[in-house]
Amino acid sequence: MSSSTKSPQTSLFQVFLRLRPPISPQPEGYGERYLTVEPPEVMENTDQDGQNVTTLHSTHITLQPPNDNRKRAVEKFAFTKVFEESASQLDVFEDMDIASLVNGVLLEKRDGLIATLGVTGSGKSHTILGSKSQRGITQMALDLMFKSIATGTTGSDVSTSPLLLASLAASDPSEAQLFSAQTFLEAVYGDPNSERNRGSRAQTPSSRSQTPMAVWTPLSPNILQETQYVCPPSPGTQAQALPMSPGDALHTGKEPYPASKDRSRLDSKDLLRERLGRATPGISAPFSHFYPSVIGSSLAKFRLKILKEPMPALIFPRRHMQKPSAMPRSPDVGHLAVDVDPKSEYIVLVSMYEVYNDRIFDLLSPSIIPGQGSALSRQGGNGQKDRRRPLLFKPTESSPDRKIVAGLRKVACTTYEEALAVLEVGLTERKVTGTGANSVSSRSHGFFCLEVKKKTTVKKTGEVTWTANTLTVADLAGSERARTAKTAGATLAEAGKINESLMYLGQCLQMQSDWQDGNKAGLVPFRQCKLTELLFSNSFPSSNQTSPTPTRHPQKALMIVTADPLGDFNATSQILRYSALAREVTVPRIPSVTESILSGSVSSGKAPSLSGRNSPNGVTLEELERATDEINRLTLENEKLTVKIANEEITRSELETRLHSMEERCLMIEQEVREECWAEMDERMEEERRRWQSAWDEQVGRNDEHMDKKIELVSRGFQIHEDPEPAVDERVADLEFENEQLLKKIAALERELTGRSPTKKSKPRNLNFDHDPFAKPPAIRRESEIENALRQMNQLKVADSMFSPTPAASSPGKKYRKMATRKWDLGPEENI
Ligand SMILES: Nc1ncnc2c1ncn2[C@@H]1O[C@H](COP(=O)(O)OP(=O)(O)OP(=O)(O)O)[C@@H](O)[C@H]1O
Repeated sequence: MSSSTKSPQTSLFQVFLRLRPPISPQPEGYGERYLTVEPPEVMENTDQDGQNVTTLHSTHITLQPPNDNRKRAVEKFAFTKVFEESASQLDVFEDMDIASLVNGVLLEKRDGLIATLGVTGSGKSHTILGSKSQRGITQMALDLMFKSIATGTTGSDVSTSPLLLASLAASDPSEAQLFSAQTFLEAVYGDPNSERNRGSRAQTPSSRSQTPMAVWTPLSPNILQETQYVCPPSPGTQAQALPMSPGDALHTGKEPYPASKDRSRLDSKDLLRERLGRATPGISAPFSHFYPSVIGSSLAKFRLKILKEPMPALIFPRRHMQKPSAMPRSPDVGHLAVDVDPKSEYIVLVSMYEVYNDRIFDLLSPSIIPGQGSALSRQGGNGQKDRRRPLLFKPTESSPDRKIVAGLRKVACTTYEEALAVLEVGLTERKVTGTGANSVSSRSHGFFCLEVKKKTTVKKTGEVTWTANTLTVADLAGSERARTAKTAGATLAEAGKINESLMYLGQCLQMQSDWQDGNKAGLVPFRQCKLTELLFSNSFPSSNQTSPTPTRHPQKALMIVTADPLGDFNATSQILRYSALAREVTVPRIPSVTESILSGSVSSGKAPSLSGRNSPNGVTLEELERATDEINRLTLENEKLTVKIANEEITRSELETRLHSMEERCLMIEQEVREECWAEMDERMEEERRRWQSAWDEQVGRNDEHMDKKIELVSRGFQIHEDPEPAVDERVADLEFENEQLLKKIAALERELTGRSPTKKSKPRNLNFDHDPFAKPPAIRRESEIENALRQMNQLKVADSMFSPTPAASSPGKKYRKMATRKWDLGPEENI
């Protein structure tokens, strides 16, 4: 098996294994110990001064499968170092050489990454965040960082004045929102009398992440959000909101209050006056001395603008402060120190985020806004909707060669206590829940970023530059089996996402393990999920780097694999398989038949006679030797096949796990697709409904309009138009014309009458009435004939309207009365 002491340059992660001591009460599934630590090996290393150092460390473990019916092989794994159950938090911190990571961040322009990996409940959070009585790696690294900065630098104390924040914001490539720790913490803990925030991980008695709290003077919450400085964007940066706290005045160099005045006794009006006083055009006055010396000429272009509106960005559910005595101070790292650049000034920015369901959320932004629900409902992912917006992990304009989480909140801390308090705020926002395997189980991968900004000033020009390097500590959620963890619903879905991301992480680590085995280097498939992207993206030299001397080194990364030697064998062996730097499979040697025979003969003192040609059973010695050789060959072959079967068995179980997680993924995708389809269908239905509604409304409107028009037309038709009285001549001409027509019709009627009575042939009558159109015809003799004629004429009166000349036929411009026939009807009969 290849050694685990491969140089860090060729491996993405140095991998350490930490074994968890048994805890009581023991969860279900506990059995016999299956993990053995191999005796320590002598390791040759070089220390910081280049001297060869020999250390004695365990690096290998053996996994003995439990005695069940499945014949599984014994596996041996190699790690950079193995920490046994007795290892303390300080042992882990020192032996992992976290100090060198801190040194890289402070001095070497190298990012550091510490991540944990393990089955749920195996001690990841305990190692990273500590417990009520013990500090974790994060707190110890922070302590070491602040102590080294404080003792290693001779420059003046860097404090978080608004202008300093403006300067930091201008140089920050991550589109972050910057706050001073004072402002941020006052917004969170400002009201000490508020109701205790229950349900948070850090404050529940069962919490293992009870990080210590800082002490500061509480202020009225109202005053906290009154003032905000806006720094206009410089090319490549975004506008930054720079809140300023009352405490900022303490750091400006010019104390606006008498030194004797106790700030804790200032009332809110004093503080408001202080801020508003600085908000006036004379604002630059107290800070003017900063421009040449501290901030530099490049900052002069920033105009500070006061917004008197309340600042919505810092609305937080109020938290209760813990007593200073609750802070664990051990283990102490005072004996450790790392080098810093004595001429530079440093400031630490703390930011935190979690990867939940493959999305990145800021932990320093509250997921629940006060008055909109309790923090309790966030736990377990069920209940109230998370109001935070997912963030992007991307290269930015000012950082094209390196991916960063954009838009995070970053809190500038000047003391260790401030940083711890900020850490505590983020931990209360992190998603945790109780499962069958762990009472406080992380449901997300937590990332805690300690970004060290180093300021260097060019003496001649006074120009200020900030460089930044980050130590990221990642507390990953543990892999879990639904049966053991007894999860269901949303918690099961979370577990599916966790297992899926860990599977991808496993694939990436497997690639590293293959490199260690000398296999051809393949590409690390780290773009498959957010977790692996975050962990591996900055592990490689940047391909964008145009300069021949790269300014940024690839990150140095350490992985702590935690394991419970008495816990779930299958889950643990799987994690060890893909995280170990090397692996060897052995099959326990079963004594062969020959060996048994021979050993049996030897023990019974009946060894075959070497001198004689025949054995006691009558078999010749040659035959026996040939049989022995054959048996040995077959035994060897058998052993090879057993190893092969064992390997196949491992592959099968891996594939089974992968299949299981794929099935879970399919289910989740199906669920998502179903939800999307429903949402889309709802949307379409709504759209269709709106379309129909608007078409209907339009139709109704059109109908109304049409009806209105009709009514108008009808009402217009009923209007009685009084035609102007025609002139007498015109009237006479009309009447003559009508008379003529009538005479023609009478003649026609008479002809018809005569035609109807073939026996009576009437004589042609004299129809010459020209001289008197109204005179009675003399030819009519009989009464009945006259009556008939009159009746016919009456009929003709009605038909007359049909023959009345059209306006076109008559003189143009002449108007006719619409109801003219009536007039005729009503006329006296003699006029006809
Ligand atoms: N080295 C240790 N010494 C003492 N107690 C430990 C140790 N490691 C873990 N524990 C305890 O075991 C319990 C589970 O540990 P922890 O919560 O750290 O597990 P985890 O791996 O983070 O689980 P999850 O993935 O579900 O969050 C805690 O009560 C913790 O205090």
